[in-house]
Amino acid sequence: MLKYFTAYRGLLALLLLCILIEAAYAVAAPLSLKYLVDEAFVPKDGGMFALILGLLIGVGVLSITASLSGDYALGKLVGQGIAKLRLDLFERLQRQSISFYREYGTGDLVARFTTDTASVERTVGATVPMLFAQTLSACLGISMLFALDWRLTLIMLAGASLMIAGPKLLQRRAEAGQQQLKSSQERFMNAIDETVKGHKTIRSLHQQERVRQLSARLIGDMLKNGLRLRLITSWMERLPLVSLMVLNGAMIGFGGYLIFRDQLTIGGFMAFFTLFMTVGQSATNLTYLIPGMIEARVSFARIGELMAREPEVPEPAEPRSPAGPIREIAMEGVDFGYEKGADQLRGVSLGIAGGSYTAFVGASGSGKSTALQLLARLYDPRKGRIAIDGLDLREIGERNLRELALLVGQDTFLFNASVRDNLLLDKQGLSEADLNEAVRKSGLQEAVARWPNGLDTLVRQEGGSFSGGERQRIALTRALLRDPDVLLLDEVTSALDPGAEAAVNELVLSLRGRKTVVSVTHRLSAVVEADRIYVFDKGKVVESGTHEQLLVLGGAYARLWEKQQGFRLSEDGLHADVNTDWLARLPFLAGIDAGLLDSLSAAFSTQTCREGEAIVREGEEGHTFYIIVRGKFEVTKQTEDAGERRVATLQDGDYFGEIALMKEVPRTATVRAMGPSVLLSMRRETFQRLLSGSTQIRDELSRALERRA
Ligand SMILES: Nc1ncnc2c1ncn2[C@@H]1O[C@H](COP(=O)(O)OP(=O)(O)OP(=O)(O)O)[C@@H](O)[C@H]1O
Repeated sequence: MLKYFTAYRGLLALLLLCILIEAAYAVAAPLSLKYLVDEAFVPKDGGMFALILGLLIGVGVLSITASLSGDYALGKLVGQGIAKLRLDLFERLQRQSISFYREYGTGDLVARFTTDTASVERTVGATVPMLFAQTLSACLGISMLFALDWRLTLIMLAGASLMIAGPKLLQRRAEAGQQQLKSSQERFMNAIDETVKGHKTIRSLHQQERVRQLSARLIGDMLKNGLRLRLITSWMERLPLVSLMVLNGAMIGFGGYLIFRDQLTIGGFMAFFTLFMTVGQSATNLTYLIPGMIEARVSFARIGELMAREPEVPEPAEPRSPAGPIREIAMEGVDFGYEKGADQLRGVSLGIAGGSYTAFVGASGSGKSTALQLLARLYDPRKGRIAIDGLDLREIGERNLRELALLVGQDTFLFNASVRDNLLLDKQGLSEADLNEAVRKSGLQEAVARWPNGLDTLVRQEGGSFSGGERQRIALTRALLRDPDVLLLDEVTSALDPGAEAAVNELVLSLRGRKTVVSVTHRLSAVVEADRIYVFDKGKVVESGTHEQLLVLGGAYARLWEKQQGFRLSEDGLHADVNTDWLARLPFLAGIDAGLLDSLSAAFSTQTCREGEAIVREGEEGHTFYIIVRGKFEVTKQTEDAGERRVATLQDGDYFGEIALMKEVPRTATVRAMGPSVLLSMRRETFQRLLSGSTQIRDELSRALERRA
């Protein structure tokens, strides 16, 4: 990393020269005492006095000039070096793959950019030059001391070794202490970052106390680690001072002895003593620099670690690009895992015809989104390859690939700028009409009309001030404006109401022929007209074909389709119902007569919920049964070691809480909406009132439900 500073050779040479002049002056000034006392004062020689004084003033002016020039050279050298280091670090960060951002938290990265680069700046801008200057003046001083009196110098050097040995012994502990303090600071920064980003979830789940306790613990850690480090460094700083005091005493004693025996002149002793103090001061200054050097060493290592990190999805050495319109995108025998040993995709082979509308469907966690992200080359396969018209994605340059294929993911990040800037980003040459057209197509125009400043409305909190549906539409508009050949859509309608969803589905269909669209969805009604559907299960493609072909096949797709059929939902998404055929397929209602099923069907209430809302909470008494009409839910459980852990995901056509229909038992997990959702719910009292006339059915139900429990 020092190369950032040694690259400016001219400035470096000027700096070294200036330091040399200053050090020479620092040694020459005390030495002049010997000549002042022995050659001018004692013999009262005015001419010699004037000469020495003149020389001292001349060298003093030279030293001040050198000091000012040195400061200028150092400021420029460090300023330019650190600016280049920051920029390189930033660029390296931008080249990193997604897994890198999973590994490093925001607080950690921010700390490396702020405290660590500041520490490097301090070290190179102050500590290292001081280290060099002090070492130089100490070495010059020691050679002068030898010239003045070698016996006194030897005694001094023996004592000085104590000054170095003491701090050295503590250095390792200080380094470990510094590392611990930095880690605790990082953990605290990460906690602050999480609190700011997750403030809505924290509030809505009333987790303030838990977060406060966590922060208090982290602050406590910082305090403890800071105190421990302070203690070690204060010992390291005091040890040399103590040694210096002992040395002082020894030198005065032995010096006096030599003067009394006429083996040393008074001027010689005074010069020796003053020079010794200067050398001692330099040595003490050096030991003061040690804690800073240790901190810097840790910071250098932390920055070096980021600089050395190679992106997992590297840019090809000689980027190529597919020629002409896309004919086929192929995944060939692709294996992939997010972590070592994990297999999220296994032997996936599929073909996507250019200009077609292709859908990836399957249960939650089956690998659909992963496959889509590989198509966008956010990750590279562990085995196999992905190719566009035979050209491996790894051979296509990133810029080219992003222009060719664009992923609209589940999370939309918005910059703190106007909506217009968020839509256009670096896209130039688009007219207002182009912008309005894209806004209209993605269904964003209603929201734009509602916002006080239309497209110039400012996005706040990275888009947190907008609804999930608005964010999704902004992401879609962004994609339409960039007009790529391939659109990779990941659940782009999950936060939209049924009316808006139908409009987006129509838009997607209208692109067929002109664009290649690959859409991941768990809602099968959206893929009925797809040219080809790939059904994923546990990381493999288990079926493929058109909707009709897959229904005839009667496999996983057909079962998923059946599960999702039987609901009606109003356009605004506020009223839903379920038909009796669907209810009759529930294992615990099997065999119930049609009349009773009719009554049950009519007794369900529609319930809508927001993203992050917990419908049932682990440990609470349950009294309601739920069917998911639309939406996605995560099921979490508290674990002793890892806190809350996701154990399953539920989606359209899934149901939960059926035990609560028969008896009051604590919920075994928490179920939380992952986006705006619609449920049908039925309370136990309603269910039991409807079944009151059929004791036999109730008993059978009880037994069936107990078996499920
Ligand atoms: N970034 C990640 N790191 C580690 N594991 C992940 C990551 N993203 C997804 N997974 C895991 O990979 C598996 C496949 O996830 P993926 O998102 O591809 O499934 P999916 O079929 O799209 O499901 P969903 O509809 O719930 O998004 C799941 O077990 C998931 O937990």
